[in-house]
Amino acid sequence: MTGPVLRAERVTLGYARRPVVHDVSLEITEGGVGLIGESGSGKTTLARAFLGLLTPMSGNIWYGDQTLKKVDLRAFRKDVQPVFQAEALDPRMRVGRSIAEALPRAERARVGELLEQVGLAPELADRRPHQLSGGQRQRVVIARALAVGPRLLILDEPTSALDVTVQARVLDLLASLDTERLLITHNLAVVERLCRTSHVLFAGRVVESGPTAELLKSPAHPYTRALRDAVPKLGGEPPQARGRTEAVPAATGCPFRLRCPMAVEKCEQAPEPRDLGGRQVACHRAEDVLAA
Ligand SMILES: Nc1ncnc2c1ncn2[C@@H]1O[C@H](COP(=O)(O)OP(=O)(O)OP(=O)(O)O)[C@@H](O)[C@H]1O
Repeated sequence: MTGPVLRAERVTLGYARRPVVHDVSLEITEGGVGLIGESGSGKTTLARAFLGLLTPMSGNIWYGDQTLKKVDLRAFRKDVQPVFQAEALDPRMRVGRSIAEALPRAERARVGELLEQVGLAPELADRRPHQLSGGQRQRVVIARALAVGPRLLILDEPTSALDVTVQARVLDLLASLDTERLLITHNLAVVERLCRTSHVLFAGRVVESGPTAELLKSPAHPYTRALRDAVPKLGGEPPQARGRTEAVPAATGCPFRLRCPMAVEKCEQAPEPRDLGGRQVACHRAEDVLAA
């Protein structure tokens, strides 16, 4: 297979016919792809669609040159693996067995090798999840995902339950793997470390996409800027509250306009995404944001 492993083409997703992700197009390219956004912005919903667990209301998810509706699911499940929260490990099962269950029968002896690959001693295979630290449990989850030799990992907040130093070590591990990755997080430091490209979601819409380093250095959408500025800095000033703080997106026009400190009358018309020096931005005032 050449080209991106997975690609969303104008995908709208929802629950009980109520759309929560609107008309999203993005592909999972090399170097890691991040999906950033606050709680409820639709990140997990999009990840579920990429895993084939949620069928689009409209649009398609492409796996190579086939849509997920037509795909050979066995090959797909081997190629695309989720990395879920460590809490989802079966608490009664020894972790070695959890990993072995993901392996083909003839390869079950590889449990120790997989544990070593994620930086754990093979002897830990006999422990149950509660006998491991949070960071060790997360490594077990990663070992389990790697068992089938996937091309792509879909990681949903893989380190959010870990303390900062453990988080850094798990991020190092993820960065050292040569699998492609789609990473969902509200933590900008995590995408900065693991994703060459990022997409910022607000209320189910991609508002800005582009190289992660550029997005964080000079955001072109006021929402990306608000996310970046909200990162608390140790010993620094608390983040400034900018604009209003309604949680609910505007029903018409730009969805961010009720919270946007730069909103003008024009924002009552929904902005189309446009190319701005290699990134896509859905904001009428992107040039002003960049200049600010
Ligand atoms: N099973 C469901 N049934 C109905 N609505 C749902 C369901 N799952 C999610 N939603 C709604 O879809 C929207 C997007 O949720 P989603 O979980 O994708 O957001 P998220 O960005 O991953 O948030 P978080 O960071 O809190 O996990 C939210 O409004 C949520 O309430």
